[in-house]
Amino acid sequence: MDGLESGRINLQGLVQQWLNWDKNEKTKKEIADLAQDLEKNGKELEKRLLQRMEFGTAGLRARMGAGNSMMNDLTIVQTAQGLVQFVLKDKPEVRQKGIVFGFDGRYNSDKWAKISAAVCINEGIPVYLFSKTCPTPYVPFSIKYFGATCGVMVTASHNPKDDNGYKVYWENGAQIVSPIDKGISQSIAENLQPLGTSWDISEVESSPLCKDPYSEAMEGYNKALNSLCLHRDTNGSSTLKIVYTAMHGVGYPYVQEAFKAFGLPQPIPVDEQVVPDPEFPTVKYPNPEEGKGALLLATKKADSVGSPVIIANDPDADRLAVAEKLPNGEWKIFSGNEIGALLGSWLWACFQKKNSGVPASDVYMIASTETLTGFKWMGNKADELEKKGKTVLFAFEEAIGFMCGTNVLDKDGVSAAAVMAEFANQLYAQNLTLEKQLEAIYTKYGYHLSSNSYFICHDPPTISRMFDELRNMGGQGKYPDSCGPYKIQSVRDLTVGYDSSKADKKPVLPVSKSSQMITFTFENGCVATLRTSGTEPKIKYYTEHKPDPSKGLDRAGAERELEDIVNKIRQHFFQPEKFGLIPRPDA
Ligand SMILES: O=P([O-])(O)O[C@H]1O[C@H](COP(=O)(O)O)[C@@H](O)[C@H](O)[C@H]1O
Ligand SMILES: [Mg+2]
Repeated sequence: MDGLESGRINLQGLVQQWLNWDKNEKTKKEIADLAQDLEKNGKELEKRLLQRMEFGTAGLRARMGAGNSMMNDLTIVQTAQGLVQFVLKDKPEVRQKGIVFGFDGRYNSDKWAKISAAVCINEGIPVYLFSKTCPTPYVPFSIKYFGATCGVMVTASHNPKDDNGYKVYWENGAQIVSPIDKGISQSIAENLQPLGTSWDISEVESSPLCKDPYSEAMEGYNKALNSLCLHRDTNGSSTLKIVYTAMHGVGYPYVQEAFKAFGLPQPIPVDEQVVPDPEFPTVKYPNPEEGKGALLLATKKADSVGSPVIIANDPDADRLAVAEKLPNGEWKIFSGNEIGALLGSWLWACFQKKNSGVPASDVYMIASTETLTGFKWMGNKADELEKKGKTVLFAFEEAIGFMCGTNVLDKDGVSAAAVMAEFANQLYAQNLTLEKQLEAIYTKYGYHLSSNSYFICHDPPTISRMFDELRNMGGQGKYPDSCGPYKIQSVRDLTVGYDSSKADKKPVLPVSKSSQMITFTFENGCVATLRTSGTEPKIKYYTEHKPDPSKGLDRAGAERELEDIVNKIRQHFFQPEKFGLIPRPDA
């Protein structure tokens, strides 16, 4: 029997298994229809059935549809069964402590949180199942607050409306990393056969094992916010108008409560975008990271009410975007790195005021250059430091993720919104602005310029070819030693575990074979990283360049040089025409 033939039999077996197992008529029909014409749809069926979703940067995340590689009722039943069996073995105390389940406003999120809860209840495990949509950070908060064993948030954050996802948090309140994620995946593979009882969600909420954590979590969360609020005395008399958008997601009622907890006047909502809507009707991408397009309605609203500051959450309210009206009337949308610098310096200044005796060496801020990409790494790093008695003030990443304090061991757009509002208030009361404050930070610490973007590619083998070519661009088995006229000093490849700058050629950060990530350090000091996204079909790049006046490079010169380097990287390293990569669309 040739490979093709055996592949087909395998595929037919998988189709049959799907049809036997799936109880959702819609997704079952999807596979049945495709299977009508195996010649025509073989490739599509292989894509859907041969592979399962894997835990990436932020849990499972995929398109909703029929098949093992997609988010649907059956894969959720299987995931929950695997998770529950793993937890029962690894943490038998879960029978007393329970599991937290939250969900966003996307299609199916509510149902999939309930299916997961049903799988727990059937095993006698108590659940804290939110009765309403909640921000992602409420799940990690609730795990610690109620002393639960773990938690799940059903969300695909800011992804396109056809996607959904499953974020898993462990008992420390941080997202799972290896080896737990591997253990859960293994357990899912061992518990694929859906139990008849796993599909029935009719009695979940009336079960004595099911508790709605909504009110208590809300109260506990806002009490805990106290530790981040410094100016309640003056917040109430603030005259600064702040416009807020939830990007059709879950954030608004929670941000309102957080502002109350800070004693701040309420933000002015972008009415069309503050109620959860799975269609995300007013934006092309519900991603405040995409800049002007995503914030169009917010800037309109702010212009009409005379507000100089906009605060935005992504749809699951773990990210924060900030924009400010410049004196020339244009809106500046701050990058994640800029917001990171602003919030970091603010939290540090506040901390010093409150804790004059604590040595700076015991106080930490975390950025994703010290860990692999993803808040799951930073959340666990923060936990590790706290367990050593250190204070973790702040963690942030370029992708507009901010963790102020450690009430939540993940990025939290709700607390960050309140902290940012208090901070902006203080600045405006002194006739300052966020932009002016950022300039002051640059003057003190030096300019850090960056230019980040991505290409879209839907075909993982093409992405592998692109990266492999890059690994051999300087000759067989050799990385390139330049990009256009720019000489490369060192290369770090975290996919294969190589760092030319280290004596033993081993990188300090862990190797992650399942994702691509190469960092080039140029002789002129510019650093560029190319990596595959773990949540979207994107190849991202990040660059940073610092002007060095001693080398005659002022800010404008460094800006020009960075732009040129980025163009060369796009052209020579990505080779978009050759690999059919799609440039970032206009938002
Ligand atoms: O999407 P969210 O808000 O859940 O955020 C998640 O995905 C982001 C993008 O990851 P990637 O570059 O691999 O796509 C990460 O930066 C973030 O830490 C993670 O929590
Ligand atoms: Mg998010």
